[in-house]
Amino acid sequence: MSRPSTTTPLRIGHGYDIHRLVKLDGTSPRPDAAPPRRLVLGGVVFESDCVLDGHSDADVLTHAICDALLGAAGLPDIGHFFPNTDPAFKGIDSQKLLEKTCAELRRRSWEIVNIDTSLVAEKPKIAPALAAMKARLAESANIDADRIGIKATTNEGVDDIGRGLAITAHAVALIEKRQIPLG
Ligand SMILES: Nc1ccn([C@@H]2O[C@H](COP(=O)(O)O)[C@@H](O)[C@H]2O)c(=O)n1
Ligand SMILES: C[C@@]1(CO)OP(=O)(O)OP(=O)(O)OC[C@H]1O
Repeated sequence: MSRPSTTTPLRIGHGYDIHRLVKLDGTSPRPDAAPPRRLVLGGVVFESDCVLDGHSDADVLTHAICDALLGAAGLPDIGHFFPNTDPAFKGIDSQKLLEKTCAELRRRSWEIVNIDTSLVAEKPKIAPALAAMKARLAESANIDADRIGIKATTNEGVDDIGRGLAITAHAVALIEKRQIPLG
């Protein structure tokens, strides 16, 4: 039996995602995947000879954020809302998925307190694009950019991430239930 909460209704969520890096001239390992075009992380396009493979634009960072938000709200994951078998999401800009995710939370009176993330990538170099990524994600989530954290690290050459075969992203999100004023 659930008991009534007397404290501020805060919820934390965690998200994780991984996408393969493929050469721009390479074939995709997924037959259903959209033709790779550009490397997108946090809604920002990076100059690279590799792209991330996926059904959408494969923006691994934005997907991890969506899952953290959905998890915090006790909702099913990104694949439930945007199935990778649905042609409607083929090649889609993941900022649209983040906008839709935030709309799902708003409909349930959840507001974002903050989001923090880590990208694990041998390349590209993320640091020069951090401000642009935060601004783009903040715009999609309709929050101030200072509520979003992004860190990047290499995997020091260890395992397939370290060999540059994939990029992973981790995210946590804190959300708060909007209070309805009494009277
Ligand atoms: N893809 C990346 C990876 C790292 N950085 C920045 O470099 C710093 C050092 O990385 P280590 O893996 O050696 O810890 C890291 O703190 C980031 O600022 C990056 O920009 N892009
Ligand atoms: C983003 C979605 C959209 O169909 O597809 P992918 O780009 O393949 O990404 P993934 O994180 O593997 O799965 C989640 C899907 O919702």
